[in-house]
Amino acid sequence: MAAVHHPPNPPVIHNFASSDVLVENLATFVLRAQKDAIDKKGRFTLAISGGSLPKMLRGLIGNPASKWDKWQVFYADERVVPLDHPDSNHNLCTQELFSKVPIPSENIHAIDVSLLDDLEELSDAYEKALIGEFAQKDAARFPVFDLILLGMGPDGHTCSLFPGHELLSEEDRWVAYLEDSPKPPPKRITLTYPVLNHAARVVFVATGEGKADILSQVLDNPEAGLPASRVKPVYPGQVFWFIDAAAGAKLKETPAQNL
Ligand SMILES: O=C1O[C@H](COP(=O)(O)O)[C@@H](O)[C@H](O)[C@H]1O
Repeated sequence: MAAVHHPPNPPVIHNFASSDVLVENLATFVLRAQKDAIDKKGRFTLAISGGSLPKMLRGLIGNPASKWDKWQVFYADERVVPLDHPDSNHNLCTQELFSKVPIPSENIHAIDVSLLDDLEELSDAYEKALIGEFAQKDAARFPVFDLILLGMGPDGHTCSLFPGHELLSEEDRWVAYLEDSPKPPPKRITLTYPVLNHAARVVFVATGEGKADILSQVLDNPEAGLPASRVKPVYPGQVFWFIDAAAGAKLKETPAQNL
């Protein structure tokens, strides 16, 4: 019998009155995903971004429902700078979240640029770390993250996947590198679309009026193919947008959908 191809689910948009309300609801959402994953498999696999996102996870700090020892955290992208550099996504996530919660350090899979100079070797090494977590345990062609947390830049980029870049058409590799990021720093490592689009859940977080124009382009005109619009996990995977009123101000429809 021929396989039935189900089209990707349309994005679910949660539009909150303020970023503080968003923070609270995002923590609830992450903890529900955590429970679901741990109940099913005993672990919670997560990929996390830098930029404005880590601060939005502050609702998890001090939350007794977080089972930190069950988290396996990877980076959705990383800038090729030392891990203690102000531009490092790992450094930012550590400052905003990981230094404030009891997560075992071995559960955080940093991309340590001090170990390898060559970017191809560095991305290969990260892909191997992912294979160690996913392919050996789940026998998967592509990893199925329980949750991927993404931001979106004012040009519509997400991870280190930028408009018009050749990496937008990567179909095979799990991890890729670039040396020509239009946003500094130029050298970066990023998860690819095959990984984003096999996740169980992908959450974009966009807040503030600075994101209003690009959010309306990404959500109201997905055919334009901006990087964030291309995140469409295969069924039954689901994309969620967590936005505040300021970011959602230019959307054609602004659903006030709470959790
Ligand atoms: O360079 C990056 O930018 C994006 C978006 O950042 P934001 O500050 O506009 O939220 C971020 O998601 C990514 O991890 C980072 O490397």
